[in-house]
Amino acid sequence: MPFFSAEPAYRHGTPTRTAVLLCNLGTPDAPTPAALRRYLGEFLADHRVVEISKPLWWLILHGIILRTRPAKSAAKYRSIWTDGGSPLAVWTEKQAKLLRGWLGEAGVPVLVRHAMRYGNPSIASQLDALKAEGATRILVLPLYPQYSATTTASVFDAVYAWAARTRSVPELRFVNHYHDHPGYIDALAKKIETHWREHGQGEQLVMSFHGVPERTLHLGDPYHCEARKTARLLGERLGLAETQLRVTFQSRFGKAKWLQPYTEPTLIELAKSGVRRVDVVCPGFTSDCLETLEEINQEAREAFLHAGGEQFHYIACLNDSPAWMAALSDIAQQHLAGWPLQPANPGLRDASRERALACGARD
Ligand SMILES: C=CC1=C(C)c2cc3[nH]c(cc4nc(cc5[nH]c(cc1n2)c(C)c5CCC(=O)O)C(CCC(=O)O)=C4C)c(C)c3C=C
Ligand SMILES: [Fe+2]
Ligand SMILES: [Fe+2]
Repeated sequence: MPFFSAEPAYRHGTPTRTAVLLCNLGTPDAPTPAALRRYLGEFLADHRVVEISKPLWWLILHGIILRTRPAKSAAKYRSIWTDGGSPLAVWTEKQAKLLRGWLGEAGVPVLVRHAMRYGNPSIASQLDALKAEGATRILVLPLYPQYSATTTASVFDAVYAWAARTRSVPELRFVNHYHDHPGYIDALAKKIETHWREHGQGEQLVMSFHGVPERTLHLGDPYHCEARKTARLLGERLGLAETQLRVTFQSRFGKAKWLQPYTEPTLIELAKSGVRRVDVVCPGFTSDCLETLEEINQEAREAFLHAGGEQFHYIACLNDSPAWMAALSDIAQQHLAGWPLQPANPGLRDASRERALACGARD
């Protein structure tokens, strides 16, 4: 066995290609306890996600969490599952397909694939597929606008791990974040304005971001600041006064302190203080998923109404919105700048090229 991957020898005349790999978190293959156990087992074993002593965490994960959580989570996934599968998978695949079209229209002929950090299709399998298609330059573009070590850096880890066992490593570039990209902010604003045009405007706009342990902020993770900046820019773009919006953090996991204020307690407090209608948007999620469709649009809605609120308006994620696809295409193009996009001398078949190929020269 070779230490590094055995790869087909370079095929003479194969054009070299540039590629974009869109990466998202991942989702279970089915809304069943068995599929959830596999997915959560991979996800929660990632030291980037749960940063506590590995032996202790292994005992908690295998002794408690993977025995109880899969069945509970599977029931939640069943409530949002679609004919096409998990919403996160459906939207991510569609975004890759649309991005291919947008970049093609912009005259940027690149390969585009999508991959999941946990579950399928894995980052390694999609990098292998891109290499097999001739990709020699790959831009890794996570679908997380705000950088966090728990998400973005973990995607990068998976790419490095693949590269570490690969013989002929492509040129790689990584997008860290785009929390303040004007196209991203504008796409969010358009989504909200469209909702307001159709349904009127609520008394409060709640911007709910996925949380992370508060400790990570003190250890230097920029996620909190980037989320706050996204919220500030979005509020300014919408012309909202500070009193008209709240920035909150959802999806707390475990007993430690996470970023605050928490989403659900804030909604309950708003209802109790007499706010009758809230509009809730989740700017950190580029596509709808369990955390938005179940946790926000079902659980948080229920909590707000139960506490005396009258109207709860959930504003869907960016998903396949044209403004978002335009922004994503722009973000990709900015990071592709300077890379040759076309194969050098495509189709050239002259004598000097034949001589060069004969002695093993590449395109
Ligand atoms: C255990 C700690 C977790 C951290 C830290 C965390 C950070 C984090 N997550 C997202 C985006 C998503 N998370 C999703 C689901 C999800 N997240 C955790 C835990 C942590 N996330 C769990 C255990 C789960 C699975 C569901 C469950 O059992 O509760 C999802 C949705 C996936 C889907 O299939 O729909 C997304 C998206 C971000 C952006 C983030 C840090 C910034
Ligand atoms: Fe999460
Ligand atoms: Fe901050």
